Amino acid sequence: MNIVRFEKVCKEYMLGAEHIQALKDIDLQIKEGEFLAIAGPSGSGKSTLLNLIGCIDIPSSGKIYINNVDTSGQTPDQLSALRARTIGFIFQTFNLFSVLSAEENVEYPLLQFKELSVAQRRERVTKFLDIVGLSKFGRHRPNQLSGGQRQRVAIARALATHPSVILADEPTANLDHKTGDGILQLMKAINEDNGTTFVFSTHDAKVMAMAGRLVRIEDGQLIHENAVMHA
Ligand SMILES: Nc1ncnc2c1ncn2[C@@H]1O[C@H](COP(=O)(O)OP(=O)(O)OP(=O)(O)O)[C@@H](O)[C@H]1O
Repeated sequence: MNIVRFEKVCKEYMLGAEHIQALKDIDLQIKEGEFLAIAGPSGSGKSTLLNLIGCIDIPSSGKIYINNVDTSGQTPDQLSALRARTIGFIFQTFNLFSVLSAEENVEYPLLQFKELSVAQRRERVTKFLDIVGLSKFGRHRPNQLSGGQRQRVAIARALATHPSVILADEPTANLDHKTGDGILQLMKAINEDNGTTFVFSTHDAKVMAMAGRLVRIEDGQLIHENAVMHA
C-alpha cells in the first residue's frame, strides 16, 4: 500500500518580491515498509519535501495523499490530527525538551491520545526505550546524554505513537561519523524488524548507500530514482 502519494506537487515561497520555486511537479509514491533516502545538495528542496509529507506545510498546487487521504480537503485541525496519528519526526537537532527526562520526552506525544491509560503509556515508553538501547537511561535528561543517545531518545519518541511513517531530516548531520552510522543502523534494524517506514534526507553518500531506495532531488525536481542493490 502507498503511505504517501504526490501528484504534480509544486511549492512556491515568496521572499519579499522574489518568487522561489522550491518544488516543481513532484510525482512520488512511498510504500509501506520502505527505507527511503531523499538526497540532494543544499537548497535543493529536501526539507520542503519532508515538510509537505509531514503535513507541516501545504503545497501551492498538486495533490498529496497520506494513507489514501487527500490532504488538500483537510482543515488545519484535521491535518494536525492526521499528523499526530500518522507521522513521526526525527530532527537533526534532536528537539528534545531539556527539562524532561528521556522517559518523559518519549511519553510526551502520547499525552494527546486520550484513549491510552497511564499504564499503556508507560508500557510504550519502556518498550521503545528498550528498542533504542536506552533502558538504563530513562531518568536522564538530554544534557546528561551524548548526541547519539539524544537521537535515540528522539527515535523512541517518534516510534511511540505507532506512526505509519517516520520522517528524519538529516538525522545524522549533528553527529560524528561513527555515531551517525550507529543511528542509521538502528533505524534500518527497526525498519527490518518492525516494518516501520522511514523517509530521511541526506547529502552524505555513506547514508545514501544504506537506503533501500534513493530519490534524488535537484533544484526542486526529482532527477532520477534507483534501487540500491546492496541495501
Ligand atoms: N520559508 C521559506 N521562505 C522562502 N524560501 C524558502 C523557505 N524555505 C525554503 N526556501 C527556499 O526553498 C529552496 C529549498 O529549500 P530546502 O530547505 O527545502 O532545501 P534543502 O535541500 O533542505 O537544503 P539543506 O540541505 O541546506 O537543508 C531553497 O531555495 C530555500 O532557500
